[in-house]
Amino acid sequence: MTASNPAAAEAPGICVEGASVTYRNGQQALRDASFRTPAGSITALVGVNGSGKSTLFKAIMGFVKLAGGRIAVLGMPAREALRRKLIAYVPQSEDVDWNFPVLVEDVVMMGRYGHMGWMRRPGPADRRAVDAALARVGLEALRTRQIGELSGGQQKRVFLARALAQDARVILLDEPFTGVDVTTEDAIIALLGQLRQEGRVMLVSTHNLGSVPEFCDRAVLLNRTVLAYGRTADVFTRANLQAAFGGVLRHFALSETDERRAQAVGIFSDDERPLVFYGDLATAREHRPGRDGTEGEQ
Ligand SMILES: Nc1ncnc2c1ncn2[C@@H]1O[C@H](COP(=O)(O)OP(=O)(O)OP(=O)(O)O)[C@@H](O)[C@H]1O
Repeated sequence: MTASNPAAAEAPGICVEGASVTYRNGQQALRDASFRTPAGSITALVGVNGSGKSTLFKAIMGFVKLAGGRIAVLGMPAREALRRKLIAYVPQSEDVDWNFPVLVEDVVMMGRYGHMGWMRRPGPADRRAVDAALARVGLEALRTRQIGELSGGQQKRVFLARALAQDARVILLDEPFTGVDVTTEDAIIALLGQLRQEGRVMLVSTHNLGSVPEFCDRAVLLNRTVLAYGRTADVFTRANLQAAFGGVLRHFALSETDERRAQAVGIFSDDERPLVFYGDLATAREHRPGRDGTEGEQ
């Protein structure tokens, strides 16, 4: 597979060049991984379990050291962007200790720490930023609840609010839709769309293949290295997905009486929401034939 248009003329978002990570036990989790995304974009990070998605996030966040290669963010070394609080990480639920007694508004205020002095005493600007962030994710009513008492979807939104309070320009989301109902997923997708309009850069790891063409303008296919990256329409092809997932994906060819259709329709599923192909085109939900009584876009 080859990389499609690497968006050379656009303002830089995330640029990963030949990145390799080896854990202390000798496990090489990433090998010579390269891709780039522009500012004002949402990129899906897609691959099987253990393909290195979380490791890539950790490498961007400086939690693990690169054994080789470089990572630049917004045209500067990732370390510099981290120092300037330009990058935020929305973790997987399993990575958080939900028994820790902390209020929703306190978690969101953590996003302001980098903007405060060493005493970490919040000022009016910090409180305004927290209020605005909670309003944006629709959690004002729950601000004084213990975070452990929230549902999975609400917890995800708290961490997204923390990233917004930080005013991060680059937001890394580690499986934000796991355990989240469709309404909440749609709300998160709508918010990510607004953030893209503001020129922010999102990298979203997900197993919800069916949602990717709907809200991600770019995609990176990972399996210890980058197999393909670029615009979603170019990357999300049957051949690329088959190469990235091998036998892991559930792949159904629908049998219909109409023979032309039977060959044309295929479903790839790695998780809850399947990806549907019509011909060689991976479809977004709103473009599927029949939704609006038309034949849809082919
Ligand atoms: N702290 C660690 N020490 C040693 N090996 C690790 C460590 N963390 C991850 N690995 C290994 O590195 C590889 C990549 O793991 P990683 O968690 O990045 O994958 P992933 O794509 O995020 O997986 P998933 O979809 O299951 O979340 C796996 O083989 C994993 O076992």
